[in-house]
Amino acid sequence: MSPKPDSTDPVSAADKLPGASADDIAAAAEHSEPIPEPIEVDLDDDDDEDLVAFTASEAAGAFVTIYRFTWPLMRNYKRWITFVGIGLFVETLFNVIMPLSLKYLIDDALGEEDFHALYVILFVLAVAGIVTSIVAVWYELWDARLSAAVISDVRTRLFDHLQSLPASYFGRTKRGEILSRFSVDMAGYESSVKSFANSALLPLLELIAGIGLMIWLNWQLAVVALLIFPMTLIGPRILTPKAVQANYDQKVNEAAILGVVQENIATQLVVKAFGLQRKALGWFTFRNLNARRSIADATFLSSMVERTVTVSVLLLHLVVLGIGAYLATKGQITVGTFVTFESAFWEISYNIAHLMHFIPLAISSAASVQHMQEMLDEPVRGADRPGAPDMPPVANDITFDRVSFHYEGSDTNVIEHLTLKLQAGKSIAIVGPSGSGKSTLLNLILRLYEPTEGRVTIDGVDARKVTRDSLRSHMAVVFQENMLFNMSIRENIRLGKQDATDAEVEAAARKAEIHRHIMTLPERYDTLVGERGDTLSGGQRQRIAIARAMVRNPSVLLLDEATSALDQTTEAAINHTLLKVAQGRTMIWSTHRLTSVVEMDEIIVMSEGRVVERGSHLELIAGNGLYRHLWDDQMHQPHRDESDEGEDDDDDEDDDE
Ligand SMILES: Nc1ncnc2c1ncn2[C@@H]1O[C@H](COP(=O)(O)OP(=O)(O)OP(=O)(O)O)[C@@H](O)[C@H]1O
Repeated sequence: MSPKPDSTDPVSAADKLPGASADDIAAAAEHSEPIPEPIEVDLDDDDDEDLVAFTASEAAGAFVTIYRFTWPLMRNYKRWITFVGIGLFVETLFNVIMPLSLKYLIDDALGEEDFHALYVILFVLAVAGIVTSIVAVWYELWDARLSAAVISDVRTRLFDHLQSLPASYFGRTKRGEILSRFSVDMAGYESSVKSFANSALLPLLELIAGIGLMIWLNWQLAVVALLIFPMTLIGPRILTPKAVQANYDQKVNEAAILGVVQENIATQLVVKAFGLQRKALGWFTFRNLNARRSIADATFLSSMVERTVTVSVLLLHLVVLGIGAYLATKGQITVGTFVTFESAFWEISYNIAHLMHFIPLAISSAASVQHMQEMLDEPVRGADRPGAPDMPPVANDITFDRVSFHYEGSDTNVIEHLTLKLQAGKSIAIVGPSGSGKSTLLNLILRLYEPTEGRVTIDGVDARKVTRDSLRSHMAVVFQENMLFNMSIRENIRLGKQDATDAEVEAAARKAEIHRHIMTLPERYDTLVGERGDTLSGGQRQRIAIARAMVRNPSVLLLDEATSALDQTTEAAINHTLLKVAQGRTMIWSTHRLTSVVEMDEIIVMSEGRVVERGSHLELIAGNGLYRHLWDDQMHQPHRDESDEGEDDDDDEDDDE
């Protein structure tokens, strides 16, 4: 387990950071109370263990992890890989020719005063230099394209997989955790992919070529140099685990900052209304100071990993220099060989340092890959049964046949041996105390979840035996949070039926009694609704959601607390609309608000996953049971007195219709 940031001591966090501005420290110090836990955005505890398990000697594991994840995608770009490969090969070759030319320059051209040889060598070097520079520009272009394509493919793969995950995944996974795959982890992965060719592959090729050159020049001296080279790894061996831990802490602290910002954006109205800006700045500053400390540690330790290599290489160099000079003075090697050997030795040292620098990046990137892979390993929603037929429009009843259901990770049934028939063409309300299983019932009809026991049949057919898409195509849902997308009103309505004509969109809007209001907007149906429909009132948003449901002309209309968040006047107007649009279809409406359901054909009362009463409003009131109890409770509650901006328009619309 990595040490978690101390969330109770902002002052000490600030004090330990010389140079933190007075404002920063004051803002952090203002908090004598504990800092709220930020929304969790990043890694879970498992990552911690995975990371700590990495050491320098296990860096190869990081490369394998990244390779396994990336190679299947890279296979699509074989031509580009070939281009990059050619470029790297040419550059490596040049880096061998360069030191080698020194040997001939010193031994043959200068030593023998052979000017012809001198010109040839200089000419070869000039041509090689020009060709290599051109090839380098060319392969950098393909490398940039290749890494951008791979990164974009990984993003698509993640998003595509996310679309196929079952509702249960979203039920049990924090939003921040999903988002971190697309932000923090993608950034970690991106950095290693982008620099892989230049910071890992090229140094590795040059290292191999340099070793080959040294052996070719003088194998005895090469053996001495190579035998003492492992000493350069002692520093990284000691420091890499510490650097990895510091990098992990940095990630955790940065994720905490993201969580604070995310929460702050979501709660801006509360922050403004209660004047919490300074407090929020204090929370942020505390997290930011923690991050600052961990960034400093991570940066310092990472550079120390590299620095220990360069320092030990410098010392080793003195040894090689001494032996080489001794051999040259004894005439066992030429001066040219000695100088070239020196040059190759430097080249190798430089490339080892480069690789050492890349390893922490690869380790951190491998952790990101593992985190993304976890999501990709999540099983996708169950496929339709082979040969499952499409569902015809729902003409008859929806039946729950001894259905029990519990959510993943819990043994407690939230629906308990439920046997229930919902009659086709009726308007049916599902009511009951909070947590009694109303929304779960709708989820089972939609096959967002499947019963753990028993079956849900539609027109007598087990809902699991038809294709999921065809089943849902005959249904439409309006949720409490109407989930408008940041696009035009027309496009939002058309999401209900993707091939709907403009006339169908307009007809749906008329049914939802929002057409008149839309026509008063500057861009009419092309008006953008803003993020989550923020430019519209709650009632207007809900009417657009109803239009989106209506455009697909569903046989079954499901409403999940569709009007519970609205004020009473707007709720009454929308209830009226809903009862009109429900005519000729089955409407199943889960709600707390009993005033919404008095006119419904049938009311089903649930408690703890069972049906405890059913009947019309009047029958249930007379029955003196749970419904009567809930009704009396609600009637005694003070009424909210808010007004919906769209209500006048909505009422006008009612009049029109
Ligand atoms: N995704 C989920 N994972 C685990 N448990 C869940 C999940 N969704 C709901 N539950 C649990 O199932 C039970 C029934 O929830 P459900 O949302 O169906 O009740 P409800 O009657 O619609 O409640 P409310 O009126 O408050 O919306 C509750 O105890 C709830 O905590």
